[in-house]
Amino acid sequence: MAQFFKPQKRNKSVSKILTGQVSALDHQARAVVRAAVKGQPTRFIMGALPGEVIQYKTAGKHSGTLERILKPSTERRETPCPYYSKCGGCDFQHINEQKQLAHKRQVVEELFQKFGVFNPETSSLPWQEPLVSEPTRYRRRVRLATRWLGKEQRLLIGFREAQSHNIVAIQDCLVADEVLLQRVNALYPLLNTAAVASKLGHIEAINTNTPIILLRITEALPSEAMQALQEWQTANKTDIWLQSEADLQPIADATMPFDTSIDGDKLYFQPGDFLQVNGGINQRMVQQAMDWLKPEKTKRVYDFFAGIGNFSLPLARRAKSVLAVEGVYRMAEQTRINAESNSMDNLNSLSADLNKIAASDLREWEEAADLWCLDPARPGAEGVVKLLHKLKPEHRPERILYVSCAPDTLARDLAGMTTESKGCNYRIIGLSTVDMFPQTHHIETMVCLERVS
Ligand SMILES: C[S@@+](CC[C@H](N)C(=O)[O-])C[C@H]1O[C@@H](n2cnc3c(N)ncnc32)[C@H](O)[C@@H]1O
Ligand code: SF4
Repeated sequence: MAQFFKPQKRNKSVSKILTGQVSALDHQARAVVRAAVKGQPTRFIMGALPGEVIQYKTAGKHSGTLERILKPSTERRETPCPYYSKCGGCDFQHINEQKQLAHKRQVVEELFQKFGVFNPETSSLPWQEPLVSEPTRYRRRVRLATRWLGKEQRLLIGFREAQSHNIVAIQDCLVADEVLLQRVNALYPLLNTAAVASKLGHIEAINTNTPIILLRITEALPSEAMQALQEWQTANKTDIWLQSEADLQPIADATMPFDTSIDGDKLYFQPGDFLQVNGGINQRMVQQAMDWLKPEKTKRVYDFFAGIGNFSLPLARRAKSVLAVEGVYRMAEQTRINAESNSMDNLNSLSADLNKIAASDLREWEEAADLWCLDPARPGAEGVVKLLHKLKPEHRPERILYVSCAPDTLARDLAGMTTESKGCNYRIIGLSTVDMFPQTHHIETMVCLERVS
């Protein structure tokens, strides 16, 4: 019998304006709101604080947007950035920096408890002082969205609104190095023509040893525009790079930019490579990693999720040998080049997917390493934890340093390493939050583990 397709009736939820009190913040700094109206689900809403009574507009099953604060918290402050209410770049400016850090520490502690990493009734965590950043002007890299408004013949440059494709036009950003927006604003007249702007994707501005502007383009730019960009570059001492689908090149002769490691070594990178956003905090984080991991001249080290060698080079300066493992081939190659250009012969670099890494992949290099450094992206290091379980106990590292940018996956991974019943028995000997992203909900944490048996 013929089957006819019948579209299912959609249960379209209509937005309502409700009132409720915030009971807590979740690990993304969203307010947990239990509605005053019976039968309404708990909702997660950005911008409100515990204890506040708010009016909010429901969205989807469990979300909502803040409409009005009826009873503000005493912890609320005036937000320093004028774009804050619209810009999606920061979401945590409405409390001061100490309270932001206290919240972040509490989130980590709650997640550790939830995943069974520790039990507050029988143990405590060895918290150390957080690494505290400058609250503003800490970003050395920003990514700006662009849109050519054809009718108005005007290019819009700014950050995206939270959960939206709309762009908030900005002249300055309080968390960015002043140089970044200054250079973009100075370049604006050259970009603000239909011939250039209609071919423009996003813009990245970076400042390490020299300012860089990367223009993401969808088509080649006209030759007159290229000429004008080259003249601007010389006059403004700012390197311009163009990135298309297939290519990434400076528009004229440019030296490779570099970051400087704690030992003064140069870590060269291309604008598309991973670079820790907060340069000042990065230096302190790498120093703390060395202090905790203790890479002495007898130790062999694996640096997993190595990027361009931010931890690998300082490790190699101190240890017997280092194997850096990175998923992106280009960056793994950059680590090799960085080792060579800093005259290091004890740092090897391998490109591999650490979700699928097997003990045999590493055996080609060395049987085992004494120390591991892990600095994964947000999905965490589940593959590496699995690898740890597969290794014979005598081949497991004596110490592991885990740098995390996502406390939920950190807690999950630590649970797999600290629980004797799961076959791995490490204990936490150092723990601190790292203020990599002030004014935002993002949580960076460092943990040092030591093998117990
Ligand atoms: C947070 S960054 C850290 C990079 C470097 N440690 C640093 O401090 O600059 C995480 C790195 O992990 C790499 N990565 C992500 N997933 C990976 C995977 N499955 N296998 C290997 N590397 C991966 C990314 O390319 C990125 O370079
Ligand atoms: S990202 Fe910059 S412009 Fe946006 S809210 Fe934060 S400080 Fe303001």
